[in-house]
Amino acid sequence: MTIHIGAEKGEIAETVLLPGDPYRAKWAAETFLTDVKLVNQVRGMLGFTGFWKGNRVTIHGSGMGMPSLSIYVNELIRDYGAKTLIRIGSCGAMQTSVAVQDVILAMTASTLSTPSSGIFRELNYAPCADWSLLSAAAKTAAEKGVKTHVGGIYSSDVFYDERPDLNEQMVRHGILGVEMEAAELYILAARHKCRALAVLTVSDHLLTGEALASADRETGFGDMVDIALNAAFPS
Ligand SMILES: O=P(O)(O)O[C@H]1O[C@H](CO)[C@@H](O)[C@H]1O
Ligand SMILES: O=c1cc[nH]c(=O)[nH]1
Repeated sequence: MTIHIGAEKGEIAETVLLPGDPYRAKWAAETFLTDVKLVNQVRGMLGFTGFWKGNRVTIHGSGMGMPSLSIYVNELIRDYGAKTLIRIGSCGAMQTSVAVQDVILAMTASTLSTPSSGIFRELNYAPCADWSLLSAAAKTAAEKGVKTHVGGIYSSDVFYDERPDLNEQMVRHGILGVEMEAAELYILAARHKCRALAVLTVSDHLLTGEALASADRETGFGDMVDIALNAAFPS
């Protein structure tokens, strides 16, 4: 057990899928895994361990924002030995070529800052995805016929943004979408020699104001989970 995770040693798999929302962790575990066991519920942050096609997987909420994700990912890696960490999140689209319900594979994650910014001091470190996971996810998405974009995203510290000028520059420079966790996940994975990827479903569009209807969310999020599992365990 750690301060924030109630699982016993050995109850967390080496491969962990990380949705921001603990209830998405519950839904994904119940939908995709067999022999599912609830392994954490400290502070209501749900974690489940089960099997996908014979492979042991944990699906654990990260909470919203990089400080929250940092707590869980530090403990998952340092105390439980997690090696492959894949965020399965929602995001807002920032390009007209990206539509609601499309999937984004985050090759890089730009930020203003992360919980790790202090250690980098003047260095603008470029957080990036693990190539083996990214290429396997792109292959699976293509095979499934899911409309998928691979490129840079923005990991923001705020959901209610007050910097339209910054958004304008990101749109201009091809940033595909915005979410709130991937950059710190990539940095922690790099620091601890783990593999990480963020697979994101577009839930809303910053340029058009369009948003995913709740009835459409389950299947859209299902594609994302399937892509993440296939990337972790390519056949
Ligand atoms: O749907 P999740 O995975 O929580 O991701 C996105 O949704 C939350 C904001 O509503 C932030 O955590 C953001 O990154
Ligand atoms: O962080 C997020 C997630 C979804 N949509 C947004 O606009 N921002």
